[in-house]
Amino acid sequence: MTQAPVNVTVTGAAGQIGYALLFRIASGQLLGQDVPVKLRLLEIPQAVKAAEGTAMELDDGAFPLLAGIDIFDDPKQAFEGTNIALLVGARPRSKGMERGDLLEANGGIFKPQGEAINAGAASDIKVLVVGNPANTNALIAQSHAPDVPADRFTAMTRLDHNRALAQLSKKLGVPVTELKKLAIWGNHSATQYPSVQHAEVGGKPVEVDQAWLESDFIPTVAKRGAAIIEARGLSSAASAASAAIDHVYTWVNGTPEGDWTSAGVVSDGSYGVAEGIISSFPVTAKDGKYEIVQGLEIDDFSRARIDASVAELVEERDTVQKLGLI
Ligand SMILES: NC(=O)C1=CN([C@@H]2O[C@H](COP(=O)(O)OP(=O)(O)OC[C@H]3O[C@@H](n4cnc5c(N)ncnc54)[C@H](O)[C@@H]3O)[C@@H](O)[C@H]2O)C=CC1
Ligand SMILES: O=C([O-])CC(=O)C(=O)O
Repeated sequence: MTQAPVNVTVTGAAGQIGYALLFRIASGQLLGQDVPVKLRLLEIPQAVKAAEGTAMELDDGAFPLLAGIDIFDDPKQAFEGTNIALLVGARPRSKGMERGDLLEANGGIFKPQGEAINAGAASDIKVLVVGNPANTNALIAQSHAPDVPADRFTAMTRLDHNRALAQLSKKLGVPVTELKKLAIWGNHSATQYPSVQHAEVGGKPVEVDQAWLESDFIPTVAKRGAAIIEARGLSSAASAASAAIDHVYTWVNGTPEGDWTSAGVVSDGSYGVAEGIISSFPVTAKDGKYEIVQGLEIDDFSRARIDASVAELVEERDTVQKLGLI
C-alpha cells in the first residue's frame, strides 16, 4: 500500500443501508482496489452498540484495504479530517407526520452535520446525501457549510438512474451496458422525471412508444421505492448502497466518454432549474467534479415534467427557509 488511507464517514452506520454499504466500502468498491480506507461511523447514542457489532463483523472480514474503524456519536468528531461523507442516517417519516414536520426533523440532523463538515472536514471533502428527503437534506447541510464549495454537496438519484437503466434494458431486451444517456431530472421523489429523450441503445436513439413511457416506465421508476417497501416490508437497502457506491466511484473516477449519469447537484440555473436548489440533472464527472451536461434540447413533454419536479423542490426549499433551516 503506497497511498495514505482515505477517511470515509458514514452516518446511520447501524441502519440497513449502512449494513450493506460498509462491506462494499471496505472491499475497495467505493474508491478502487488500490485505495485503503479508514471508516468513521456516526450513529445516535442508542445505536452505537449496534454500530460496534457491525464494526466487529467488518474486522472479521479481514479486508486488506480497511485501515481502521472509529465509531462516534458526535458529528464534530465523526467529520474531523474526512474526505468522503456519506450521509445516510435520517429521520424516517412516521405515521401522521406532514412533509413540513419531516423536513424540520431532518433539519435537526443535517444542520449540525453541515456545520461539522464546515468546521473539520478535509479540504477535498465530497458529500453524498442519501437520507430522505435527500435533495433538501443536502441543501440544508450545504447551507451550513459556507467555507466548503457548494458543488461538494450532492444528493443521490443514482438509484433512480439505475432503476431506469434496468427497466429500459428489460423492455428493449438488451444488456444495460448497451444503454447510454438516460437521465433523472428533479427530486428524488415520486415527481422525478426519468427521461429517455436523449437515450441511446447501441449508439442509436432509443425508440419506445409514448404510452409505455407514460403509463409504465416513468411511474415504475418513480414509484419503485414504494413498490420495494410493499414487497419487502422494508425500504430499498442493498440497491441504495450499491447506488451510493456507484455515485462516489463515478465522482472520483469519471464518466466514460460518450455517456453521462444522474446526480442531485447544486443548480446553476441550467435548463431553467431554480439556481441554488439541489436537483437531479444529467451529469458527467471529470477530475473529481460533477458537471451538468449542457446544451440538451428539451421537448415539451420533458419540459412539463422537469418543471413539476423542480416546483416541488422549490416548495421544499421555501419550507426549510421559513423554518430557519437554511
Ligand atoms: N436517495 C435514495 O435513493 C434513497 C434514500 N433512502 C433513505 O436513506 C435513509 C436510510 O435508510 P435505511 O438505512 O434503510 O434506514 P434505517 O432506519 O435502517 O437506518 C437509519 C440509521 O440512521 C441512524 N440515524 C438517525 N439519526 C442519525 C443522526 N443524527 N446521526 C447519525 N445517524 C443517525 C439511525 O439510528 C439508524 O441506524 C432513509 O432516509 C431512507 O429513506 C433509502 C433508499 C434510497
Ligand atoms: O422511500 C424510501 O425510504 C426509499 C427510497 O427513497 C427509495 O427506495 O427510492
